[in-house]
Amino acid sequence: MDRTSQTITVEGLTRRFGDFTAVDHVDFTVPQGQMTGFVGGNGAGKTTTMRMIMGVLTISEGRVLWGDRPITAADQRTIGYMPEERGLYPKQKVADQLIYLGQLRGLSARRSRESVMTLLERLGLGERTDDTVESLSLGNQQRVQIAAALMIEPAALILDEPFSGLDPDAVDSMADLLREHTARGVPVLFSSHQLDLVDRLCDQLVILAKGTVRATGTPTQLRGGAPRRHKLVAVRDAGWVRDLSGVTTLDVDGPTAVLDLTGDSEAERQRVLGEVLAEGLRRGGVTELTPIVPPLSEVYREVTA
Ligand SMILES: Nc1ncnc2c1ncn2[C@@H]1O[C@H](COP(=O)(O)OP(=O)(O)OP(=O)(O)O)[C@@H](O)[C@H]1O
Repeated sequence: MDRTSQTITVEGLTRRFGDFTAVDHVDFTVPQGQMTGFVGGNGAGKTTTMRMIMGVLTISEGRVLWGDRPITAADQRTIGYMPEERGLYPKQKVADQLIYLGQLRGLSARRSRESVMTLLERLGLGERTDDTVESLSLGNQQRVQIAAALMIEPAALILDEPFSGLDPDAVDSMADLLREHTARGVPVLFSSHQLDLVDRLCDQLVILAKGTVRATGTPTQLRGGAPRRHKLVAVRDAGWVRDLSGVTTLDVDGPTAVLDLTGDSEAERQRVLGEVLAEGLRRGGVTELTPIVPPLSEVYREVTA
């Protein structure tokens, strides 16, 4: 089976259920070697979009490209997919089940066993390989699902809420594993409601609301480039910042001030920042002048409002 990675492109992707349009002319790209976070509220259309990419749901309109041509069922079989409906057999043993899945997806019995044992070890389940799935906690069942998606040396990864229910250690192991895949050129698309996590992990974001794409870009691009807001801590009272031009003072509390740089260009804002620093030094000293990075949740609320 050819497991060569390709960029996944979604063009005008649309899905209607009767009169209701769940996904409405959605366009985005999942580039090779990058993690793309797919973000949106409940019912935004993330699962429906992923199902169409994977061919488990028919497309009403639009198309999915694998590289520069329409994706085929053979391409989809090379993709590691973690569906929303998790679908493990509760009464079967963890390792047996995964080894069988690996064989179904084209691995030899030996290769499948090796891959499963390595992954389970990495995911902290090395001691639980002979336990039944139903005897595991929900978070550990989730880890088994992750192993199922990763075990085939996938050419791409489409993961529906892979981080939900994982403890911080498992999130880190999972993130490390995903980065190993992006490092070998695999495109990764994962949906999540955890914006702090998406911010930390992904190279680009696609924000969906009511079936339409509201914004795409890197976390920095979505924040509108370098932060305009800065925190100043002076040695003495910082009330003087109110008199500076090119700055809106949002708050002053003794020596601490929060200010917004109003200049149109990055160069202009940098110039004003230099002036703030110079003035602060002239007035007795500055102990801190640092950008305030807005949380991604603020950007998310703005674009989905
Ligand atoms: N088979 C179906 N028949 C009718 N409506 C459906 C069907 N599948 C999904 N929908 C509707 O399409 C919309 C998008 O659902 P989808 O599951 O794709 O959202 P989501 O972004 O994954 O949400 P969540 O974060 O809650 O999982 C919802 O309003 C949902 O009720």
